[in-house]
Amino acid sequence: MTDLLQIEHLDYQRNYHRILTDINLTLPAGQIVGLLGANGAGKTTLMRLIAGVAPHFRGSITVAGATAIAARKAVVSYSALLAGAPANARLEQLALFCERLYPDFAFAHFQQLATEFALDCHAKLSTLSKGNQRKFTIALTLARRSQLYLLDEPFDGIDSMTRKKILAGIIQWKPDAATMVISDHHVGDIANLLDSVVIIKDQRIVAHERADTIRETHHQSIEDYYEALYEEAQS
Ligand SMILES: Nc1ncnc2c1ncn2[C@@H]1O[C@H](COP(=O)(O)OP(=O)(O)OP(=O)(O)O)[C@@H](O)[C@H]1O
Repeated sequence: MTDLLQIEHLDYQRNYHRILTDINLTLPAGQIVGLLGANGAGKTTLMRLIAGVAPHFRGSITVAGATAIAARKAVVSYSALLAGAPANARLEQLALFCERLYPDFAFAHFQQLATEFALDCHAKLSTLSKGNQRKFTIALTLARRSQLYLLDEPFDGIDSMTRKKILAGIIQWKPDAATMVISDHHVGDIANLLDSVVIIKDQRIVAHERADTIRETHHQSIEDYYEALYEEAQS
């Protein structure tokens, strides 16, 4: 299996505060990976680093052979793409902006997703509910034909029916060779989708395990495995 993401000896600090320590992680192409951890564990920070949004780290990050920040940005679709977007812009304008910014952005695909999520593309961003903003973010993120998708708590605020619909659709929308990393505090909701989980705690990756192994060898659900491991690491 080809490796898509390789992180070696990654250390990161902000304002003299150590956030990630000696992160080593290899992810193959074509997988759906759960990035799990308590509040403040470092999940968002790790995604920002992989996506090239956070510079000035130690170690190396390679995505599909790309190590330079600009080259990584070209192959990673990260769900924080609405950060700094003008609140009075209409959804369609923002999608057109993304189309200009990202050569791999498929506008027709965005429109399909927006229709699926019942989004009104003529609405202004500021008028969207929290859940609908999340849906818009997911539609923009998945509209890129990228090699690596990073979805940071994508379902926060989305009603359970829509959440199920999106989860069922993710397998269908994800290009086969692409890898998708999803962080979510509701582990049970995404468990069935995952090929593997990466658990992060106290600045470090404390486990990286295949979902099959958790179920068949550890005889645990992903949720139980995660909670047990977290408590174990706590004591
Ligand atoms: N600019 C900053 N300066 C100092 N510390 C920071 C800064 N930004 C984040 N941190 C710290 O980095 C740690 C990791 O934060 P991060 O947002 O990555 O965690 P997370 O796992 O995504 O949390 P959550 O699940 O609550 O979203 C936290 O302890 C946070 O306080």
